[in-house]
Amino acid sequence: MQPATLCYPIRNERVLLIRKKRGLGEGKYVGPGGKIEDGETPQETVIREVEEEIHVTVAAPTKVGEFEFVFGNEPKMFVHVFRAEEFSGVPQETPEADPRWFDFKNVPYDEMWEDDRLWMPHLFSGVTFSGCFQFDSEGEQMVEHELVTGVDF
Ligand SMILES: Nc1nc2c([nH]c(=O)n2[C@H]2C[C@H](O)[C@@H](COP(=O)(O)OP(=O)(O)OP(=O)(O)O)O2)c(=O)[nH]1
Repeated sequence: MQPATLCYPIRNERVLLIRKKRGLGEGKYVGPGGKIEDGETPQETVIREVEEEIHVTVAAPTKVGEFEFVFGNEPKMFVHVFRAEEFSGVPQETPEADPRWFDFKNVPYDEMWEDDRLWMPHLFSGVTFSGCFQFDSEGEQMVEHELVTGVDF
C-alpha cells in the first residue's frame, strides 16, 4: 500500500488546512502532506511537503494517528497523521495548495473526505487514533469504517 502523510498545523484553537488544487482529493480541504518517498521517514516527508505546498517550515511534528484508505477492495493509501504546534513562515498559495486557517468549531467537513469528521476531533483534543476507511470503488462515498483511539506510536 502506498504510504503517505498529512500534517495539521495548530495554533490558538485553529487549524491550517489547504484546498488541494491537484491530485487525489483535488478541490477538498485536507492537511498538507503527500506520498512518502524512498528513504524518507514519515516525519521527513511532512517537513518536505509542508514546505513545498505552502512554504511553512514545521519543527518537531508529532504523530497522532494513522489510517488505511481503501477504494472498493483496493488499498489506496496508508496515511500517517501529524500534528504540528511549532512552525514558522506565512502560509503561501502555490500551484498545489491554497492554505486557510479554520477555528476548530468551523472546520468545513462538507468539503472534506467523509472520514475526516470522524478523526479530526481526536486530533484537536490530543487523542491518538488508528482507523480503516473503506470507500466505494470511485472513492466517493464511505461504505465501512473502523476507528480505535488511545493508540501508542
Ligand atoms: N484528509 C484526508 N487526506 C487523505 C485521505 N486519504 C488520503 O489518501 N489522504 C491524503 C494523504 C496524502 O496526503 C494525499 C494523497 O497523496 P498525494 O497528494 O501525494 O497524491 P496525489 O495523487 O496528489 O499524487 P502526486 O501529486 O504525488 O502524484 O491524500 C483522507 O481520507 N482524508
